[in-house]
Amino acid sequence: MHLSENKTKIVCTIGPASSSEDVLRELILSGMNVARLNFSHGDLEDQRKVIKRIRALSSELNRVVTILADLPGPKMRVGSFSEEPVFLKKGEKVTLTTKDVAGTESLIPVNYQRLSESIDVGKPLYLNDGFIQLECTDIQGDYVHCEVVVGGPLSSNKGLNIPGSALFIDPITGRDLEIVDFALEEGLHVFGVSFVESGEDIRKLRAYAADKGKKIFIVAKIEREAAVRNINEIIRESDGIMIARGDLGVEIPIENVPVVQKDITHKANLLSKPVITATQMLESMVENIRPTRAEATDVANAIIDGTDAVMLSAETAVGKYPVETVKMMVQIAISTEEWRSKTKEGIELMKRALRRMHLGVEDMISMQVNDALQVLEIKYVVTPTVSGKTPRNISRFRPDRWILAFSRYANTCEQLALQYAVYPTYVKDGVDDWEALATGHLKRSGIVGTGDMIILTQGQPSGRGRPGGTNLLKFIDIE
Ligand SMILES: Nc1ncnc2c1ncn2[C@@H]1O[C@H](COP(=O)(O)OP(=O)(O)OP(=O)(O)O)[C@@H](O)[C@H]1O
Ligand SMILES: CC(=O)C(=O)O
Ligand SMILES: [K+]
Ligand SMILES: [Mg+2]
Repeated sequence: MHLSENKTKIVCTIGPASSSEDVLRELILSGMNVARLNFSHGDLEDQRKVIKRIRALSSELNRVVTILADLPGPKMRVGSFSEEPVFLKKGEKVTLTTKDVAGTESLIPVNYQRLSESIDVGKPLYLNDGFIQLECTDIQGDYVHCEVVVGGPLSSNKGLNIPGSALFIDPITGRDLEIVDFALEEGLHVFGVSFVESGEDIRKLRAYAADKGKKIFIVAKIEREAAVRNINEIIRESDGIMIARGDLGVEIPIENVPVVQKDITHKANLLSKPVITATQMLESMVENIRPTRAEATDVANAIIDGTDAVMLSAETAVGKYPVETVKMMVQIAISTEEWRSKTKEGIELMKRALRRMHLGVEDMISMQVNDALQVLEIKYVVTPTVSGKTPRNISRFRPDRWILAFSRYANTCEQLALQYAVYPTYVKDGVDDWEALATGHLKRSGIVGTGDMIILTQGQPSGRGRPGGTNLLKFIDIE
């Protein structure tokens, strides 16, 4: 068993800077738990190779590495430039077109056919996560003329946002479904859904996979205003949440991003759904070996607010220092978690918030485990699990002890790699005595010895003959 020093999970976007076997190996050894493949970039054959490489390394290094397939969704993007980057200058004229042309600094192709209908004269448009701002001055057929309000460098395939506009596109596109087909064939089961608007989008994707006999884990990416508005329903319908601050910071006023992030994190925590905080976390490390103070603080605050995972995007996909960035993230997580362990920040808050909700037996079990961790010298919490629900429920208190989740379902193990403080172990064979299995495993791994205490959660079948959920706690003294 390899229990890292940090319990916050690390998601890395894989791209040209990180898709080689050597870099992938270093990323895994440095602490990457989840590899995000952004299907907006690279072709399927390239992605297939990366999937193979990650799988091979995961088994060679004996580490769970989950692959998150991030679907493109209806993201508007610019096309290709004949020479790049181009530089857009403040005050200059630039035209966007849906025609298939090679881009220049005055004429930029866009992949979105109904551009002219989605924009009005006088309205702002943003390029490259909002770094560049344009204002629409005139619309003529397929040509949208603009003036550059905030200039900067622009390269191929960067995003285009028109905040608040009607888009006429379903959040789950035909292209997304093709990618889902490909991913399911490759055995992937964790999906990121971009530009979600409502719970219906999640239900649709889940039904699509179910029709093919597959049960998938859906991470709803919150990156537009409608998603923030419908957040309760979206959290209920999805398995996890990503706060996709790149697009979100353009689609809603950027000054609202910090509080929206806090609110969503808390709501997802209450329902035990894992949260990934994404984009620009250590952005300056794309170019530099050290992050800014503000970035280090952003990572720490996301952890203190209750994120399960922190994500790297360009830093690992195209940055100069992918491995160093992961190591930096790990160091910030360790320091922040140590502080949390001392201050008990969050545990009381979570208990108080939960008491205001409608609670069940499994909630009470998770509270009692966390109470016991405050009082007794307990080394680990051991949770046999089918769906992952029990370890997730315990994890939401952000304990400073590992939750060792044992499951006979390999997919559950991979899905738990996103969950704070949960270490999943796949159990191949049928089990009739979880206590013997777990204690034997921990002893052989050398992580417990005589006199150590662990907690084991168990599910006793209910009296009515139905399998019960988790309804028992056992305190075990290791002999
Ligand atoms: N597989 C890849 N191949 C080439 N470039 C990539 C790849 N993955 C990511 N990138 C680059 O890294 C940058 C940051 O990655 P990120 O995944 O945040 O993409 P994005 O285009 O901003 O869109 P999204 O909103 O889908 O995240 C992108 O702008 C892109 O240039
Ligand atoms: C990750 C992502 O899609 C975003 O930040 O917009
Ligand atoms: K995407
Ligand atoms: Mg996005």
